[in-house]
Amino acid sequence: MSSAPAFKPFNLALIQLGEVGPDKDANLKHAREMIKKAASGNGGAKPKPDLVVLPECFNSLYGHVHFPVYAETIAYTPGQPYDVASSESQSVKMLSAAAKEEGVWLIGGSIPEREVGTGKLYNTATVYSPKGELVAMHRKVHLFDIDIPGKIKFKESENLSAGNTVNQFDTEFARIGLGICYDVRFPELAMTNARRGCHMLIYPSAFNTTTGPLHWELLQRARAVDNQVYFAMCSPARDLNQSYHAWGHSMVVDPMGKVIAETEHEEDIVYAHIDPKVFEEARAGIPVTTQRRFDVYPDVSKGL
Ligand SMILES: NC(=O)CCC(=O)C(=O)O
Repeated sequence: MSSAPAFKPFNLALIQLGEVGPDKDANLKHAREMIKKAASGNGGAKPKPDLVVLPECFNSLYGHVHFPVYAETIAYTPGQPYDVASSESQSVKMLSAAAKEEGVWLIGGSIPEREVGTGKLYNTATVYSPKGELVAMHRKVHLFDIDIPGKIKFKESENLSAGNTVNQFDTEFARIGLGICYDVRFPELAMTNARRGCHMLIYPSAFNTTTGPLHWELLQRARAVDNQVYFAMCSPARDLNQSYHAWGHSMVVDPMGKVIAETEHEEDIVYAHIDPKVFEEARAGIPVTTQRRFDVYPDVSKGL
């Protein structure tokens, strides 16, 4: 893997998107408007962000029965140039145009994706440069299959396949690692991206209202502290008219584990300034990155 770019200060905006309903065109239109609003720093009230993020499943209802209905074909091969103009995905076209027109890096949340050839479905995040190029993709590696009796039962694996790669991308200000929601529960994924030189890990997400109050903040602060990286998760707003109730609380955590930005559960945009000094001071003051004992336990991030 090439060496990471120098970590420079940058501004981040997480769009806690509301109004996600059954009409995909309406969802895309609203997401486009919110990208514009975020990229303008709420019309100049906040510094213009360098990187804007949408939540998990931003163009469709969230639930295994919906994935086949909303799935789009992307046909992206990592490392190969991608011709957005000939893409079959209307979401990719919108996101690419939005990144270019607003002049921002954009993590386009995630969408249900149908793989060419196999027809397999994935929960997939795509990333765009300010030129509108599709530069990275992450297929959710750990599918959200849980059953908490009387509370929540969810089985993404009914319709989705799991991704099998660890993904990150480079900007002119940082190397950013990707995950999607339930991926946060697996420290190995975050650890692998951190060992690959990521300065920040960002997960489009949609936690639920049972586990959210207990685990949403805890897991992000844990992943931030054990890897000494910035960590952010971007949720949809809560909509009690839909079957899935998102926890909301989109959040940014610094490498010391401090929550530096957060919102409640309504539609909102969370802004944060990402300062490399905090990252450098955390690593200098608590030097775990140089104190690991791979003579005692294996380095699980090796070999990928
Ligand atoms: N969309 C998801 O992966 C939800 C994960 C979640 O709520 C959890 O508790 O984990």
